[in-house]
Amino acid sequence: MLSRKELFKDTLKKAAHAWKRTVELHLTEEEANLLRLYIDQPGYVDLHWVMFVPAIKGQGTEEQQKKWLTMAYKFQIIGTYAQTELGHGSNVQGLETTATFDPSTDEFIMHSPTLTSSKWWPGGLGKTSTHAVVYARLITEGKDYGIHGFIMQLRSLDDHSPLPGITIGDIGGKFGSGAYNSMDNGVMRLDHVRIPRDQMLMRLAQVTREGKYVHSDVPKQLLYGTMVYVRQTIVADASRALSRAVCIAVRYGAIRKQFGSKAGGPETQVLNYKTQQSRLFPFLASAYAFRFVGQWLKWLYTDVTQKLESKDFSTLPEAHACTAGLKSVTTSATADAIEECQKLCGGHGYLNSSGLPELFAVNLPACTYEGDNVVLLLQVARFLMKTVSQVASGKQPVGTTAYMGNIQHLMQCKSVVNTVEDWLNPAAIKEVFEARALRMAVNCAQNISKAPSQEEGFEAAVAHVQLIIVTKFIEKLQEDILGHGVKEQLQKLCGIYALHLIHKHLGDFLSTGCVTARQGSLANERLGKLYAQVRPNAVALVDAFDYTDHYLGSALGRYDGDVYSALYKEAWKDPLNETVVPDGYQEHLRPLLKQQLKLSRL
Ligand SMILES: CCCCC/C=C\C/C=C\C/C=C\CCC(=O)SCCNC(=O)CCNC(=O)[C@H](O)C(C)(C)COP(=O)(O)OP(=O)(O)OC[C@H]1O[C@@H](n2cnc3c(N)ncnc32)[C@H](O)[C@@H]1OP(=O)(O)O
Ligand SMILES: Cc1cc2nc3c(=O)[nH]c(=O)nc-3n(C[C@H](O)[C@H](O)[C@H](O)COP(=O)(O)OP(=O)(O)OC[C@H]3O[C@@H](n4cnc5c(N)ncnc54)[C@H](O)[C@@H]3O)c2cc1C
Repeated sequence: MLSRKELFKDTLKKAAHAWKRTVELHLTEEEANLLRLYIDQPGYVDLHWVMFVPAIKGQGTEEQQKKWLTMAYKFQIIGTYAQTELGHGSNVQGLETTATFDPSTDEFIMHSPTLTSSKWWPGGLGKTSTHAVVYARLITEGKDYGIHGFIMQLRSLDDHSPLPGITIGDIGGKFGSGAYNSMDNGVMRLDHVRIPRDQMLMRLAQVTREGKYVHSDVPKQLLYGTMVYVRQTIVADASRALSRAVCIAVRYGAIRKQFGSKAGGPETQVLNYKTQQSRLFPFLASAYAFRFVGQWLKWLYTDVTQKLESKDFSTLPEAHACTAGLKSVTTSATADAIEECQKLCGGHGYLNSSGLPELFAVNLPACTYEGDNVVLLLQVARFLMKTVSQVASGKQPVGTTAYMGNIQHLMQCKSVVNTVEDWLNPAAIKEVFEARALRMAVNCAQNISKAPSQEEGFEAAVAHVQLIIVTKFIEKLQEDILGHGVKEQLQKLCGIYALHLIHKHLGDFLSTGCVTARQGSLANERLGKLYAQVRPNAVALVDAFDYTDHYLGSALGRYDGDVYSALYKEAWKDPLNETVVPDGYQEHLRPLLKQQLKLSRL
């Protein structure tokens, strides 16, 4: 087992190779990110490509972009995104680092005034990054103008030593054995470090040579644009991680046989058990659902970004609500699913050679980084409350809240479902999800004046986001889908995704009057039939993810199904098996055994 220092060095070597190939091959950001996935190390290249570069693109002037991105693309500098502090992460406006303008020298003085203002967590900050976009309170002419972004050099480009006034290091080991422990999430304290005024990212606001603060004509929320960008990428990452876990658990479930043999015949594949199917197939359906909604979200983000170019800020709130909500719902569901997939594989699911513990360790933090999932859903709740009040004043909602414009119908409609078969009707499903989301949002809005309940807002936000995911799955099925029988299988998965949510959140659907108890039990009956129908194609549906054994990294999920010999072979690779008699026997075990043996002969 590599020590953390060895793990770091090994990952740095891989990352440096990836960067070198990125420059040699003139890879685009997209291609560089694919390369990142190949080396599968959420390490150094993430924050440079995924946050440092986008922050400069989104918040820098043309001139600043030209200067800094040229160096960043050639890896002449390596950047990170230094926003979170020891004392504040979720509350960005609570950050304490200061950037005080000094007109006598035309510089900003960057300073960590308190222990809690220490930058804490930024990936790559500890040992790798030479530069960072640092978020700090801009103070000029004695006034605090709130949080702005500044480009800072942290280390010498000659010998990598920290620049004067900068104390910098790694925050120590983290959850999980592999990937994130190879990442040098850092701590940084600034002691009155001076940077030129032109290193303030000045697309959103400027400070003149005289020290005057000038806000440009763009919404101040663009300061958060990098986080919006990353949140939409995280939805795609979640779908990938979930599909990897599901691929492992489905393939293994088809191999693993336990009980059920008759007259000495073969035992039963565990994938044939109804309990295994009811636990696993909703994750299979979710993997497809998250992939489709992630493709849509990428389109939405691109569309909003293009509108921003022409100073059309009208869809910014929608982009924030969708990226925040989908990042929250998909990463929480993915982390829960990966953990359950370990259990679905029995004892072998807990072996590192299964690939599942590492997959869990790398993806659980996604529920927190890029925005705590509860905090982000409360942002969605705020957006919904605002939309409900706009609808009440006659404004027609658009985009993902367009359904709220149908308030008259949705507030009193009854589900048309009367038979098990009716639950296969996408229109019936969509209407039930729209009614649930709208009624929960309206209930929350009506109660907000009484006792603002975060739980109600949170749950209304979950209902709205799940409606988006179901809607995008249904819309995907209205497209031309190549391949015989593929559409039929996807329709079954769409049914499983929607109906398992009705099963899981039946309380919502019943308490808002969207379905009756009988309709709820018809949904469960339909779900059981869908599981049985999907079972014959379950392995084909995970093979369709087309993951190589290398990428899957799992003895349980091998394409050839040769699980037991793979497990056995992997076991002997463990360093503990380098000697037959374990280290420590002579010092610790032998004396005890000998002494006890002697005593027993007295
Ligand atoms: C498999 C391998 C995996 C590897 C990983 C892969 C990819 C991921 C890569 C990297 C991940 C690694 C590291 C992660 C890096 C980080 O974590 S960076 C730090 C992330 N930090 C956060 O996300 C902080 C979360 N907090 C916030 O965003 C804000 O504090 C807040 C919660 C949004 C509150 O902000 P505040 O200014 O107080 O706003 P307020 O709530 O008062 O709202 C004011 C209005 O502004 C609107 N708004 C808020 N945010 C945005 C936004 N982003 N865009 C647009 N608009 C926004 C808000 O809706 C309000 O509007 P009103 O109209 O007034 O209602
Ligand atoms: C692996 C990893 C990598 C990271 N990389 C970076 C990076 O590169 N750059 C960077 O800047 N940051 C980074 N971070 C920091 C990350 O962005 C923050 O941890 C995250 O934004 C959560 O903020 P917090 O830690 O302050 O949590 P807190 O907000 O303190 O959360 C603690 C608890 O309080 C709850 N809570 C907080 N506010 C409210 C509220 N208003 N209502 C209800 N409940 C609330 C939360 O739900 C949570 O349960 C990283 C974190 C991790 C784990």
